[in-house]
Amino acid sequence: MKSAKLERTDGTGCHVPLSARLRVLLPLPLADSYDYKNVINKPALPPGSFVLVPLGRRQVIGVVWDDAPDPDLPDARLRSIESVIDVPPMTATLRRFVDWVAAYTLSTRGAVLRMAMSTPSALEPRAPQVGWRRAPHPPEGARITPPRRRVLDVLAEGEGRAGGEIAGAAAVAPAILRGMADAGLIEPALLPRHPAFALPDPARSGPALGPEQDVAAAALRAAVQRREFSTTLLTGVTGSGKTEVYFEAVAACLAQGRQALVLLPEIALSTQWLDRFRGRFGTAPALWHSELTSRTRRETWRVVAEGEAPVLVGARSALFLPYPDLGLIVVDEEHETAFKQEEGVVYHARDMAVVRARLSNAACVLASATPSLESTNNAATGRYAGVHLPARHGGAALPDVALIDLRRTPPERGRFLSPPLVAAVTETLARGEQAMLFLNRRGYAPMTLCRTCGHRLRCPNCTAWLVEHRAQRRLQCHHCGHVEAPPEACPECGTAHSTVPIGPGVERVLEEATALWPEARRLVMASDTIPGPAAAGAAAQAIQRREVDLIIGTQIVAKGWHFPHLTLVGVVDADLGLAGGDLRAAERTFQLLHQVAGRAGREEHRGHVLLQSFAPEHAVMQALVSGDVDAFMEAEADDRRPGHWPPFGRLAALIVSAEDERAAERTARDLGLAAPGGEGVEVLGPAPAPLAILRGRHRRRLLLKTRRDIAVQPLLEAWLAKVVVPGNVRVQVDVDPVGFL
Ligand SMILES: Nc1ncnc2c1ncn2[C@@H]1O[C@H](COP(=O)(O)OP(=O)(O)OP(=O)(O)O)[C@@H](O)[C@H]1O
Ligand SMILES: [Zn+2]
Repeated sequence: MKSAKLERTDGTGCHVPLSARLRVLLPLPLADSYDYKNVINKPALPPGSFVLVPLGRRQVIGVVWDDAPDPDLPDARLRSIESVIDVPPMTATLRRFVDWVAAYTLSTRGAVLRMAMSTPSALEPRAPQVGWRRAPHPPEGARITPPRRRVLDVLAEGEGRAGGEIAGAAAVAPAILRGMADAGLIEPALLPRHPAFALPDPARSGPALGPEQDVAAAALRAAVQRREFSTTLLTGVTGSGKTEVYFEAVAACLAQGRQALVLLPEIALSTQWLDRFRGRFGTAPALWHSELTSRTRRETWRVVAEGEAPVLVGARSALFLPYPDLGLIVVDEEHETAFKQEEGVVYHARDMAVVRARLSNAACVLASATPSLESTNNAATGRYAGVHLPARHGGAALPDVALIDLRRTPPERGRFLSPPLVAAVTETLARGEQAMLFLNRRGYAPMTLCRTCGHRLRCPNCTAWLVEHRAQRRLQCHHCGHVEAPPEACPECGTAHSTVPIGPGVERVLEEATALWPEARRLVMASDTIPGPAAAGAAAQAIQRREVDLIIGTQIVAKGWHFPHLTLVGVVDADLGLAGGDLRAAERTFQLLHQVAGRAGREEHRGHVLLQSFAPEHAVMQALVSGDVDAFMEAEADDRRPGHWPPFGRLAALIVSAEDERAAERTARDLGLAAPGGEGVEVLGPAPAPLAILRGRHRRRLLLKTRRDIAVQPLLEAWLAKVVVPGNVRVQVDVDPVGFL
C-alpha cells in the first residue's frame, strides 16, 4: 500500500479508469479481493462473473466481487483478466452468503468461496455434442435405399439426434449415416443437452394425508407460497410422517418454479428416503454428497447453476451450490451433529441453512422427532414457527420403553447381554419378528489391555485407545486412521499372548448373538460394514423382505429407517454417551436413544425397547421411559439457563495446536493472557484438550462464553489481533462449538 501511494505522488497516477477495474475474489484462503483490469468486456462485467486471472505465475478462476476497486492502486500493478468463463454468474444471494458465512465463522471469504466452487472442472467448457438431422434441402435424385429410408423416418421429427441413437433406432450401420451425409441427405446438428434431472411432478398425488398431517402440510405450503423468509420447526413423534408432510412443501415450491434443497445427515445411506421421493414425485432428485464421481459432481454443479435441478438432496456442502432461485430448504433430523463441519471452515449447516433461506427469501423447515434445544428455544420464543404431529401414522402405537438395571441383573461374566434382554430377543425371534441390538461403537473392543502389566494399547499419534477390529485382524485409531496388527506379545512387558479385549463393540455383540441364537439370520450395520448407498440399499431390502432376523448396529441404524417387522430394540449400553463433560451429553444421549427406540413397532405390532443401564434413575433414562420429549427439554433448558449456557448464551472455542508441545502451550498461554473480559464475558482455559494429541499435534483449548446479547465475532477478532501466532502453531476458531474434544 505504501509503495502505491509513493508511486502516485511521483506522478505515475491511475490511467485505467475505475470503470474498467474489477475486484475479484479468489478461492484461496485470503480475506480480500484483488484488483484486475477488464480489457476484455466492455461495459464492465457484472459481479458474480467467473473469470480466469493471473496470480503470480499461476492462473486462477475467481469471481468478480462487489467490493469497490482501490483507486490508489497504480496501473503498473494492475494485471488483466485472461478470460471470462462461460457459466451463469454467481448470484448476489450466494455472494452475500459467502460473505456472511465468512464473517460469522471468522474464516476468510476466499476459503468460503472455495466451498462454493468445490468442483473446478464444472467451470471448464463442456464439449458440445454433435449429431445428425435431415438436410432441409436434399439434392434431387439422391438414391434412397431402404436403410436410408429408415434413417429419414427416424429423423422425421426435425430435431437432431445422436449418431448411435439413430443407428440403433433405424437398425443401420454407422457407415450408412456417413454415406447419407456425403450424399447431402442429412447434416450435422448441435444436440440439445439433455437435462440431467427430470422435473419432479408436484401434481402427482402422494399418499392421502391424515387430518393432523394435512394441517401441518397446509402450514408448510403456505410458508412456501408467501415467497418470503420464514423458519418452521416441524416436530412429531417417530413414524408420524414428517417426510410425507414436508414433501408437500417441496411440491408447493416446485409449483412456483423455484428450487428446493433437502439436507439429510447421512445422504449416502438414505436409500429408503430416495424410494419415497420417487414414489411421491415420479422421478429421482439430484444428489450431492462426497461419494459422487467427479463426472457426476461436474454435471450436477452445472445443472444446478443453470436452474435445471428442481430438487436437490444433499449433505451440508449442498448449501453452497449455485441455485438461481431457491424457494425452500428442509433440514431433516435437524438435531444431528453431522451437520456441523469441524475442519476448514467450521460451520453448522442447520444454522447456515436458515441464513441462506433468509438471503433467498425462502422458507426453511427444520424437521426432527427430537429437536435440538437451540431450535426448541427458537420456536418457544416465536423466532421460528412450530408445527407438530402428535401421533404415529396409521394408528401405530409408540413403543413401550423399559429399563434393565445392570446392577441387579448383570450379564454373565464376559458377556454383555443381560438375561432379561436375552429372553426378550429369544421371544421376539420365536414370534417371527425382527429384533435390533444397538451399541454405538464400531469394532470388537474399544480397548486392549495386557493382563500381566496393565499396559493399554494406544495410538502413537493421538490420545486415544486403539480399537480392535477382529474381523480384519487389526487395531485401529478412530481419530487418525492409524492401523496396526494385533501384537503377539505385550509391547510393554513382552509377555506373549497376554493382551485381552476390554468392553464391547458391535462385532463382539455379534459374537455373543451368534452363540445365543445360532439359527437367527444376523446383519451388522456400522459405517465399516455399510460403506455406501449400494450396501445400505441391499441391507434395507433384506430387512424389509424379512431375510434378516437380528440387526446389530451403531448409530447408523438410529436414523430415519422404517422397518415394518422390527418390534424389539435392545440398547446394549444406554449410559455410553453420558460420560465426559460435554454440555450436551444428556441431550445427545436422549436424542440418539429416542431415535433408535423409534425404529420399533412402526406398523401393526407394538414395539418394545429395553435399555441396559447402570444408572436407571438418571434423568435421561427416565425421560426415555416416559417418552416425554417436552418435559425433558424443559428440564435441560432449566439446567442451562442460569449459567448462560447455549442456547441462553454464546460460546466460541479456540483450538491451539502444534507438533511442538511447548509452542502450543506458549500460544495458548499468550491467548489466555490476552483474553477479553468485562460484563457478561468469560474465558475458560487454556487447558489441554480431552484429545490432547491428535494426528501428532498437541492441542490446547480456550472457551469464550458470553451473554446471548453479546456478539462473539468482534471479541474474537480483537482478541486474536493481540497475539502473534508463530507459523508452526495453528489456532482454529469454532463459533458455536458442538464438540469439545
Ligand atoms: N399419509 C400417509 N399415508 C401413507 N403412508 C404414510 C403416510 N404418512 C406416513 N406414512 C408412512 O409412514 C412411515 C413413517 O413416516 P416417516 O418416515 O415420514 O415418519 P417420520 O416422522 O419421519 O419418522 P422418524 O422421525 O421416525 O424418522 C413411512 O413408511 C411413511 O411412508
Ligand atoms: Zn490416532
